[in-house]
Parts: sequence; structure tokens; C-alpha cells
Amino acid sequence: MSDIDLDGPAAGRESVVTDRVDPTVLDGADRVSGGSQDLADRAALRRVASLSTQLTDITEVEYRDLLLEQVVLVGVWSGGTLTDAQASMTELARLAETAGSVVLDALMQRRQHPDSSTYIGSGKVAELKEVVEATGADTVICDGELTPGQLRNLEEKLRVKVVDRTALILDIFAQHARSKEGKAQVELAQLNYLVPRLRGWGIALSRQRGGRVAAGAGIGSRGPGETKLEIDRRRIYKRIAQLRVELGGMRKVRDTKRSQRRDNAVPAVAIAGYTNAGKSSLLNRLTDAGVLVEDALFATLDPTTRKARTTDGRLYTLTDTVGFVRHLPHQLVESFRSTLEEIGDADLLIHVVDGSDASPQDQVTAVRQVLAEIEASTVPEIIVVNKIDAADPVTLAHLRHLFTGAVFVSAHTGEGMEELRSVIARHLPDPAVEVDVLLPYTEGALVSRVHAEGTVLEEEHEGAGTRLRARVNGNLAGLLEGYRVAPAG
Ligand SMILES: Nc1nc2c(ncn2[C@@H]2O[C@H](COP(=O)(O)OP(=O)(O)OP(=O)(O)O)[C@@H](O)[C@H]2O)c(=O)[nH]1
Ligand SMILES: [Mg+2]
Repeated sequence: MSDIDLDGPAAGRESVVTDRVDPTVLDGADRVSGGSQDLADRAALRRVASLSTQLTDITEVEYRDLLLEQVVLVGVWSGGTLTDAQASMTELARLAETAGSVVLDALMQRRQHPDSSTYIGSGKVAELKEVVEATGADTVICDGELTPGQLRNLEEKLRVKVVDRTALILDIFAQHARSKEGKAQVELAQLNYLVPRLRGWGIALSRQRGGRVAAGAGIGSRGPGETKLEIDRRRIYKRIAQLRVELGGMRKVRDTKRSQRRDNAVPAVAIAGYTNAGKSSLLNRLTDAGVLVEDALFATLDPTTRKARTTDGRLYTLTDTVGFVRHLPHQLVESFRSTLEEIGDADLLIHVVDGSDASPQDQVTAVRQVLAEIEASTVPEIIVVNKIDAADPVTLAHLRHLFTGAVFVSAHTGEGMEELRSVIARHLPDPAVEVDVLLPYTEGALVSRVHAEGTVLEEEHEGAGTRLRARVNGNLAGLLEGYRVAPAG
């Protein structure tokens, strides 16, 4: 813990490590399959990033415009190794770039705990202010979830916008939400984040906007603004209630669909994993889904379900889901609960890991934490290490050792996909009921269904029809009831 020498890399800066994050700017997609229109929309959104976070229904609320452009990142390293802390900062930089901003600099402070009033220590705030001024940054992004007080105090001291990790992730989700459900889920999460911060932001924002604090007496103290905030607060609560009702309705539709799938006893496989690990690419490989693939965090928010077949011809569904990240904001986990239930309800989980990442095992840890939070830890899991074409062989060897039974694939080259298919087939629950039937030739459709949904053990064409011995699900077994052959002897 404390035995790591900070003075080396940060000579002359005492306990502040200045770690310039490699500004490998993510300039949009590097590969799109079947979603170029979507992508164009998204690029357009990115140029006016602030629009996506403005809540159209509550325009008068001084909601934070996240016009993220020139940013400086700041983090507190309070536990774990330096590598962990740096990985978290690198990820924050990726998140900031995904949201459409340019990262100018990144600072990290070693402290036991974040400072209760300004997140980083007061002496370091002055240092940060120097960096902000020197770089001409207009926004500071903190690597954590800050209290309303911390945000306000920092803004007052730095005189630029201060945003935390949670707000940043919410902003990306808002930019990427496509479906009605996704948009409602994000709006609900944003409002839940907003409520406790309403007063703080109201004040800080007034100060920030063109230095109105100098002209207007009484801003920041009680006054007419307070009444307006109360009204806004009530409107927000009303909107939250309305969104909950709407989402409840959409949830019913989703539940019905899922239970229909259950009745048909088609096994469900969910693809989950860290954001940008290649989940959508894998879905596209295993089916012809044509889901948007993008080198950006949280490209997928809406689950896509496609039919797929095992190597031995059995039908199953494959669902691509929203990616996870370190410290996924609890507001998102909460409002995306119905989407995330697709994972908890699955018969099998394909947990995709980016093998080319600097520390894939940390991704696995973060993902498992979220899985536990959504009560999906009991779903049988296959670890699939993706991007082996781009991964370091030493890392891969380490992963083989860590995760026995993992499958190593490349969604790009197709390597390992055959093995993945057969592993999926092996892990899928086998249809439960064994039947022995004689189906007249007029019942060709039923014969096809047995082939599609069940496992055929024996098939013979006899004079009276097709004799089939097979394992099928309960539903299909019911339909076959009338054609059963009496057990011999
Ligand atoms: N080199 C390499 N790149 C890959 C591979 N699979 C996916 N990628 C790239 O990784 C990036 C992310 O792929 P996606 O399929 O969108 O990842 P995802 O997990 O669905 O991401 P989110 O939906 O954003 O959470 C894209 O740039 C892909 O082209 C692979 O096997 N090898
Ligand atoms: Mg995706």
C-alpha cells in the first residue's frame, strides 16, 4: 500500500502524480455492421454533446449542460496498486473521449480518502487550478461520485465546470440511447442523480454563467431562486413517477416476451461483459444480427435478441446486452434493471472479456460485481476471451491459467468460433422429455419442429410415417402425445 514510491515518477510534486494520459482520441467508429445511419446520427449528436443531456420536459431546471470539450481529469488513489489507479484513470479518459471531449491532462492524488469538502486536498486544488489555467481547460472530471457539496466547492475554487464519473457515464448513456425504453431508463437515472444536486448546481451554475455572481446580489443565499427550485423539484418528482409508470408498462411487455420464450422452452443465452469487449461483434459472428459495433464505450444499450442454432441443430436465443464498467453508477443499474434481468434469467451466460486489454482479469472482477448486484451470479457462465488476434501471448497464457475452461476467440478473424459453438451446445440445457413417436407423412411440420427444437436420437422412415425417438421440451412433447408408440414389450 504505502510502500509504493511516488516521488519517482512525480519528482517535485510530493504526493501528486501527474500522469499525462495518452490522448489516443477515439474518433468514432472503426467498423460498423448494419448501423451506419445510427452511427451518423450518433456522430451528429457528439458534436453538440450538450443537447443529449438537456431534459426536454423540464427545460427550466438549471440542469447541468455537459458540454464537455477541453477537459482535465483528476482522481484520488486511495487503495490498490498504482496500476489499478492508472487503469481507472485511463478508463476515465476513454469515457471522456467517448462523450466527445478532448483530454488535455490528468492528475492523480494519493490520499487515504477523498477530501470531504473538495475531493482532493485543498493544497492540491490550487495546483489543479494552475493546470486548468495553463491548459485552457473548461471542464474538470473527477474519477468518482462526488457529493453535491464537493462539486460546488470545487467549482467555486476552480471556476470551471466540475463533473464526476457518474455524470459522465450518464451523459454517454443519454447520447447512445435509441429505443423508447432505453431513453426512459436513462432519463430516470439522470433525474435520480439530479435530485440531491439540484440546489448546489443551481447556485454554482449561476455563478459560472458569465460571472453573474459579481453583478447579482444575493445569489447563493435564500431568495426567489429557492422557490423556483422547489417548483422544479416537484416537477422532477412528478416526472420520475411518470417514468416509473412508463417503464413498468414496458417491463410487462418484456416479461411477457420472455415468458413466451420460456413456454416454448427455447434456451436463452445472454452475452454480457465489459464495455467494448466485443459482445456485439460476437453476436454478429454467431448470428446475422448486424448489430452496431463501434470502438466506443457503451455502444449498445438496448438488448438485441436473435435466434441461433447449435452445431447439432438445436434452437436457442442469444441476447446482446449493455456493457459494464468499473463503478457502474447505481442509478443506471437501478433503472436498467428490467434490461439487466435478461441476464439473470438466462440459462447460460457468455461472459466476454477483452483479451487485448491491459488487465483483463480486472474487467472480469468488475463485471462479476455488477452480476452479483443484479442477482445473476448463479447463471452458469462461460468465460470467452475475445480479441486474441490483438492480445499479448503472455496475457493469454495467464488467462488460460486463471480461467480454466475459458474459450479463446477472435470475433474479427473467426478463430475459436467453432469451439465456442460446441461449448455453447454442450452447456445448453438438454430438452427434458424423451419421446418415441410415429408421425404420419402429413405431419411434416411436426417432424421439422422436432429437428429444430429437440435432439433426435433415432429416425426411421417407415410405411406409415416417420418414426422418431428424440428428446424434446415439454411443450412439444404435449403436441406429440397422440403419436406416441407404445413401448415395446
Ligand atoms: N482486434 C479485434 N478487435 C475486435 C474484436 N472483436 C471486436 N473488436 C473491436 O472492439 C470494438 C468493440 O466491439 P463491440 O462488438 O462494439 O463491443 P461491445 O462489447 O458490444 O461494446 P459496447 O456495446 O460498447 O459495450 C470494435 O472496435 C470492434 O471492432 C476482435 O476479435 N479483435
Ligand atoms: Mg455492443
